[in-house]
Amino acid sequence: IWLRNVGRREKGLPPGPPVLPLLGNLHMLPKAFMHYKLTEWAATYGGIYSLKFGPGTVIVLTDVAAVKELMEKRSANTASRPPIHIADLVTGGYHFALAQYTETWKTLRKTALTILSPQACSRHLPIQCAEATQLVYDILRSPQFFYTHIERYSSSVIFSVLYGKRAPRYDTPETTAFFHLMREWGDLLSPGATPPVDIIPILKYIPERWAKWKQDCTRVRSLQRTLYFRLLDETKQRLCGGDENGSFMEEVLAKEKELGMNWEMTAYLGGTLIEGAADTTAAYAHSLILDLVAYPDAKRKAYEEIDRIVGEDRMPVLEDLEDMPFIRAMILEVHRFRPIGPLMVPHATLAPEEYRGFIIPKGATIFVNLWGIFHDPALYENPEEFTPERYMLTENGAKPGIDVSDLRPNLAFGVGRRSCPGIHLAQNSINLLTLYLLWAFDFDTDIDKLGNPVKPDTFAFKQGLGTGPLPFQCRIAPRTTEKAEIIKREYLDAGDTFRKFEFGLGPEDAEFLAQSRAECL
Ligand code: HEM
Repeated sequence: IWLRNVGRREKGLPPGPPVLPLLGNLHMLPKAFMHYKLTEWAATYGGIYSLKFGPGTVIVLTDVAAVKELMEKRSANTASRPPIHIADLVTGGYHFALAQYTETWKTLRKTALTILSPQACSRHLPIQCAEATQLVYDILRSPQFFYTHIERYSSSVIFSVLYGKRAPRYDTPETTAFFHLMREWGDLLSPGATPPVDIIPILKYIPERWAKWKQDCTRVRSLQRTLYFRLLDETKQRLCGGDENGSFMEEVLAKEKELGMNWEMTAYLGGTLIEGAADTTAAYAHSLILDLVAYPDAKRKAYEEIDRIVGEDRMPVLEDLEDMPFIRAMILEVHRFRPIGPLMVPHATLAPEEYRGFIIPKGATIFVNLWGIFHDPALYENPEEFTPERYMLTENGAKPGIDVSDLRPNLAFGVGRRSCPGIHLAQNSINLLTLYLLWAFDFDTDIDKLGNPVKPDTFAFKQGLGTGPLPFQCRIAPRTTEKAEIIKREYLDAGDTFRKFEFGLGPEDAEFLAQSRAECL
């Protein structure tokens, strides 16, 4: 009798596409880029509709008023995550971006918010500036590797801020280990990589020797624990030796008991924050460059503004942004045009909710369809165009004259109790990278063998919950020779800031630093 009802849309649920017995809508879902399909359905079924994933219910929100009401005002009830057995198997429930609404999540979140406050993040600005300086210097030396130079920047910043230990090269062992584990972890979490254990729970009990996916989980678990525990252990040893350098994890270790943390939780807090920070920050910078190449008009306006405010004789500083309305608008447009989390991270309800006459059951998964909101022609003029000016016309970038009081400017960072705790750290990196890259380089379309410009593909993005441009080619050159000289000088000066983050480096890293600094003299 129970099976007969599996897949059916229960009475009271919001409408949605027709279902099949047992499967519900599962057979209609694409394996990749689900946000395009969910946006297409929003045009037919409205800003709030439902899907059936076997016995489970999924609610898709593409209506900003519904997002505000359900995800912000009723956040206490929508702050959980759907159960992901694979994540629990790998992380033991300690991955706080994926954890359900448990006491462990509350403790991890409270600790993260303590260390990631705006004041605490401002203490880390010097290392972010120094790392951004190395980034522009790296690009100056080898522009063809700009994509990985940016990945090095984002991982090195978060390693420095969390553990007080930087990664001068993309091949620094910690960076290599991190990107290797992220690839394996990402593969494991991608749809279809493992049997549907969350829909058919009996599959959990297959013994490991017959279930390759369980062996994969064990391997990823070991990769995570090796890196996250080692980084924390090094921090602890430094703390014990009296060599503190003001990193976040020192603070957590010093107050572990008071914060209600234990060793494993602290290690995973660090790990989750590296995971949350590294790919997202890099994806923003990759997107920015892609947009500059694809939309030369916007690029020219940004150059005109930065040249007028900063000029030729110095590198930009964060405060310059206050006088740059176009570049501020451009940053918001990069998030809108290609959001890094097009469906955010799915939420789940803790108790039934009633909204607009619909029932949203306990345990329902909620997707906030950020892509659909940001590309809604009712909200934005020509949403498929990259037009920073829209954010100069109205605060939220929406069409003038329509009511957008429910549209929050920071929507790209999530909503309610699960919104991004790293927003202040991220914002500082985003602002710095935008200023430094615009000031330093001209980004242009690549040229093919016949000498024709190669139009960049602004849809060639990675699959997954968190996305970002796939590696792409473009031509990058310093905007003037004077600027190239200033970059070298600033890189040498940044050595003072770097010094306290450069302990315990391997011989290859030490040689790289010595050589790259010598080249600036
Ligand atoms: C471009 C930069 C970033 C963007 C666009 C971004 C976006 C997001 C989004 C959309 C969510 C999901 C929110 C929700 O479920 O409602 C999220 C969650 C999260 N982010 Fe970020 N993020 C960025 C940078 C960072 C950084 C720098 C860190 C760490 C320092 C970080 C750590 C996290 C964590 C731990 C969560 C999970 C929070 C929870 O489940 O309670 N993020 N982020």
